[in-house]
Formats: sequence, structure tokens, C-alpha cells
Amino acid sequence: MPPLAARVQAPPLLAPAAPAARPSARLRASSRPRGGVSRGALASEKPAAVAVAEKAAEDGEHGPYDAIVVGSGIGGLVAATQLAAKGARVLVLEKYLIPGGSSGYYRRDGFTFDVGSSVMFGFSDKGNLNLITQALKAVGRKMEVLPDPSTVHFHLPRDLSVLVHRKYEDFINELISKFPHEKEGILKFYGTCWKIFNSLNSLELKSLEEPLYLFGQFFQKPLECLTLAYYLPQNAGDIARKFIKDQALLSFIDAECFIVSTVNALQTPMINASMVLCDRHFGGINYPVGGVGGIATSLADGLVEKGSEIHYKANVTNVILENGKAVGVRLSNGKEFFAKTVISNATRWDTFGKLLKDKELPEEEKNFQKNFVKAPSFLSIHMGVKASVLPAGTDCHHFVLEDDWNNLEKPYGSIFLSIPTVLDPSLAPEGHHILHIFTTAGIEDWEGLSRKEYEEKKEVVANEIIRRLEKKLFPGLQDSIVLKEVGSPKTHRRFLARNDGTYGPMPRGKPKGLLAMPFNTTSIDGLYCVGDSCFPGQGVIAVAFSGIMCAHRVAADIGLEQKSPVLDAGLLGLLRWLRTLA
Ligand SMILES: NC(=O)c1ccc[n+]([C@@H]2O[C@H](COP(=O)([O-])OP(=O)(O)OC[C@H]3O[C@@H](n4cnc5c(N)ncnc54)[C@H](O)[C@@H]3O)[C@@H](O)[C@H]2O)c1
Ligand SMILES: CC(C)=CCC/C(C)=C/C=C/C(C)=C/C=C/C(C)=C/C=C/C=C(C)/C=C/C=C(C)/C=C/C=C(\C)CCC=C(C)C
Repeated sequence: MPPLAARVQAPPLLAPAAPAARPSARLRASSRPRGGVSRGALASEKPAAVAVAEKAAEDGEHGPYDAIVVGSGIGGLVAATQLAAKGARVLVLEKYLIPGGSSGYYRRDGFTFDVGSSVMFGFSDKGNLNLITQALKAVGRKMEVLPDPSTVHFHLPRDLSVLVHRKYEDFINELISKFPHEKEGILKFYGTCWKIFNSLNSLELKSLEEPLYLFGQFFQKPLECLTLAYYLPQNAGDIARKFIKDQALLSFIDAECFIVSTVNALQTPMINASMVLCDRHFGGINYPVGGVGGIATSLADGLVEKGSEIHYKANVTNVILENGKAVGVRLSNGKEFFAKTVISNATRWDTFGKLLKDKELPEEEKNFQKNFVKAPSFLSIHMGVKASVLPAGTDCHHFVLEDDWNNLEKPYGSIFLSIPTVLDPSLAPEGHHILHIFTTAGIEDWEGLSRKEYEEKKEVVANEIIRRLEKKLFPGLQDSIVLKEVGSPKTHRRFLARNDGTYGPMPRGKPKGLLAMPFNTTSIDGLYCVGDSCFPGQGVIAVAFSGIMCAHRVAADIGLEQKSPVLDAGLLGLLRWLRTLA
């Protein structure tokens, strides 16, 4: 296993600095860097990818690029590495100091914190849906992982406690023991999830916008494809209600969906629910040794090794259009880069609202914004605590909703908690654990405050969440804290460059499953989107799939994969029409 790239001491509260990429003689670029030195220059500890990129820039080894990727979240990095593995020359431009976006990391006083979720799907060594494993492999990387014996421990109203064991039979038996009168319904609902998961797992996953591949899959696996087509416009809550009557059990399924979609089961596409409710047992949840940040640094290093580039502190402000086609990008320092295609890993709100702000919003995007709103952001608390506060055998991930099911989707209503040091003690100094606590919160709650009011509010809200956890799970928690950092929705907006700090898109009303979710092509020729505002939505494995699909479609369009212009026009038109039905 190749070692993780050198880690950067990258505090989350550090402003992304002015870009420092150098101009290239061979670029069509007007290069007028306005200077500006990183406020938090971290020069001595650059990831390998940073150093190589800077060297290449100095040597004038730029372009011509097949694709420019704006942003190095997992979606952008998977698109970039898949393209590089197909022989494309890619340039990734990242605003922040290190790769990963919401799947990044930071270090403090000997603790290594995951910026976002520590629950990793798609990281096993079997099947077709281990997309993280496959993405790393495409650029010659493999990470050591630690199997989690459970996915999450639910602590729910009326003292309902359900542990989602890694082994499916153990989980199902535990759930049936809590709802024995619903045994048949439980088996039928989760059985339907397996039918969908098995269909997904039997396919080779590539772009659903590429007709030669799509029709090929229908030809080779007609039953599986028809199963998926049947469930594509359906939601988990409706299927659950066909088999289950008990309101508390339906609420439990809401919580199952909420932790991965930020909405209840009636609003969660059945395909997405099936994917997560089964992969956690099929491949299991596996945690990368050294932390989630290693995935992005490994992908970035692999990308550079394949001859492509990644520049940090490169803030893209505009997509450049020529005769209506996307041909390049401009940075905040005025520098320009050009390529055959541009792929945006910024959210669709940021891509069309900021990078193309002078252009009228295309009809397709109006439709997207009609169907989807920005999910709220998070309040997150990263803590280092004395190990003695956790009882022996504490599970790694918890979800807490104390008294009232109606609070599930309310801001601060429920609490997510991950303790990754249960699996990988190397993330904290000896005798300590990491607690990553988060809860949904809207940006509107945090606007218009003075610096002092803002800091005080963070303290008050965080202390209340900690008090609730202390009461429910860990007596003495407050006194065990040795380090505490609180991030608000404003922190997420600032450091993840996500509009209003949003976690991702969520349906405005009751969706028709995944039908309305746009794929990667956009109505602008040469411009593609990747990440969680594309099919199939939020989630690290979901954006990895979006990256794989995007790379396939782009590769076909630039001649690295087969394509049929006639079939393309037909399929893309059909998909556009299907979306209008949603
Ligand atoms: N929001 C969270 O707290 C959180 C936490 C953990 C995991 N996740 C998962 O990660 C998924 C998101 O992954 P993703 O790949 O879509 O994106 P991402 O938001 O993780 O990454 C996007 C990257 O693009 C960069 N970027 C944005 N605009 C830019 C610009 N104009 N110029 C240069 N760089 C720019 C950002 O700095 C960021 O690194 C979410 O759906 C979620 O499931 C989210
Ligand atoms: C085209 C047409 C129209 C038709 C045709 C038919 C077909 C063939 C179809 C197909 C389809 C497909 C392939 C699909 C696919 C899909 C997928 C892959 C999906 C996926 C998904 C995933 C997901 C959603 C995930 C998610 C996850 C998440 C979000 C996670 C999160 C986590 C967290 C937050 C954590 C928690 C924690 C605690 C509790 C502490």
C-alpha cells in the first residue's frame, strides 16, 4: 500500500488564500496574477500532488488539457482520475489548500479530524458497487481499511434502541425483536431493497447518458435493468407503507433514510435507500486507516502520477464561453486556463449562480431549482476527549433523537455522532478519543451577528448539544473535553465553498424517486457538472458514481470512448423529457 501523502496542518478556520498557480507560456491565457500570498502559508508540508503541480507549472509543462475540473471534492477527483486513467490530460483547480472538500481533514494538537462524515460506503473488496475502492485502483492506489462491526446505533424516542449490525441477519433479527408483529413487513421491505441492490450490483456502472453502454446493459441484463427502471421513480416511504403499518417502525425507516438523505423516507428515492441499506451489510462499512482525508490525497497523488495536474488556492470565478461553448475558466487573480471540456464540482447553484452569473439561467437549471432546494447545512463540533468517558464497547457511530419523532427533520432536532478512534486509535493522542458531533442547521440562523455574538452563539448551541449527549449517552462528557472546535453553516459555506453551506440538494416536495435528478451534461456545450447536485445525489459513494458517469460521458465526447452522435441525440432528448415529467 502506498503511504498516505504527507498531511498538511490545515486549520478549518483558515481563509482559502489567493491562488498561486503560475502562468504558462503555452496557454492561450492572459496571465495577470494579482499576487496575494497565502495567509496561512503551509509551505513546508505540501501534499506530493501540490509539489509536483507547482514544479510542472514552473517548468511550463501545461496543457493542452482535455478537461478542467473545478473543485477537488470526491466527485471532482473521481471524474478527474477516471479520465486520467483513460489517457486524458486533466487540470483540477481547487480553491482550498488541500483536496477533498467535505471529505477533507484537518489536524489539531495531535488529533486528525474528518471534516465530514466518517461512515464510508463502497469501500469493500467485492461486487461492482465498491466505487471508492475502484476509484483508487484506477490510479494504482489501495488503502488499508478497518471493518466497522456496525453502521450506526440508533437511540430513538420511547427508548427504542437499534444497532445496525454488519451482518444482515443480526440486524434484521434485532429489528424484528423490537417489532415482532411486523416481521413479515420488515422482511418484505428490506427484501425489496435487496432485489434492487442485487440488480445494481450486477451492472457495470458507467454513464446512464451514454446510449451504447446503456442499451448494452439492457441487452445483457434485461431483468435487472427493468427492475431498476421500475423503481427509478419510486420512494422508500411509499414502498415501506405497502408492507408496514406500525407508525413507530415507519418512523424508524424515516430515520434510516434521514441519516443519508436529510429527508424522510417518503422523499428518499428507493434506489438510493436500497443502495445504502444493503451495501452496509454486503460490503460493510469500512474506515480508511489514517482517516477519510486519505482518500482524497491518494486520488490526488494518483492523478498527478498519471500525468495530470492539480493546483490549490485556485479560485475559479468564471467559466469562459466561446460561441456558447465552455472553453475554459478564469481565476480570481485573472489567470485563464483552457480545455476541450469543463467539469464543475461546485454545486449547481454555485456553477450557474456564480461561475456563469452573466448568463441567463438555462431552462434545465430552472427545472432543477423548481424540483430541488438546498438542504440545510450543519453545526459541527469536533472534540478531543479523555478516553475514560466512553464505556467499554462503545459503538463508532450514533444517531440520537430523544423524545419526539416530529423533531427528526427540525434544525438541531437530532444528533449525529461519530467516534472514529474506536476503529483507528492513531487519529488521537494516546488515552484520548475523537468525537465528531453534528446536527442540521440553516444559514439564516447565523447571519447578521457581530463577531462576538457569533462566537457566543456557537458556544451556547454547542454546549446544549453536548449536554444532550451527556444526558443520553456519556455522563461526564463536558468535563472530559480537552479540545473543542465548533463549525457553523457559515464555516461550511466559507471553507467548503458550498452555497449557504448546504449539505446538498433535497427535493422541494415529494419527488418521483430519482427521475428529476440531472445527470452530468448541461445545456451548455462542453460544460458538465459532477457531485451531489447530479444523479444520484448526496453521499461520498453517490458523488463517486457521479464522477464515474461524468468521466465516461466526457471521454466519449472527446473521443476516448466509443460514441454514436445519432443515438446520443435521441437518448439525451429522452432523458431531458423524462425529467420534465418529475
Ligand atoms: N457538507 C458536509 O458536511 C459533508 C461532509 C462529508 C461528506 N459529505 C459528502 O460529500 C458530498 C459532496 O461531494 P462533492 O464531490 O459534490 O463536493 P464537495 O463539496 O465535497 O467538494 C467540492 C470542492 O470544490 C471546491 N470548489 C468549489 N467551488 C470552487 C471554485 N469556484 N473554484 C475552485 N474550487 C472550488 C471546494 O473547495 C471543494 O473542495 C456530499 O454530498 C456529502 O454526502 C458532505
Ligand atoms: C436511464 C434510465 C432512465 C433508466 C434505465 C434504468 C437503469 C439501468 C437504471 C440504473 C440506475 C443506476 C445504475 C443507479 C445507481 C445508483 C447509485 C449507485 C446510487 C447510490 C446512492 C448512494 C447514496 C445515496 C449514498 C448516500 C450516503 C450518505 C449520504 C451517507 C452519509 C452518511 C452520514 C451523514 C453519516 C451518518 C453518521 C452518523 C449516523 C453518525
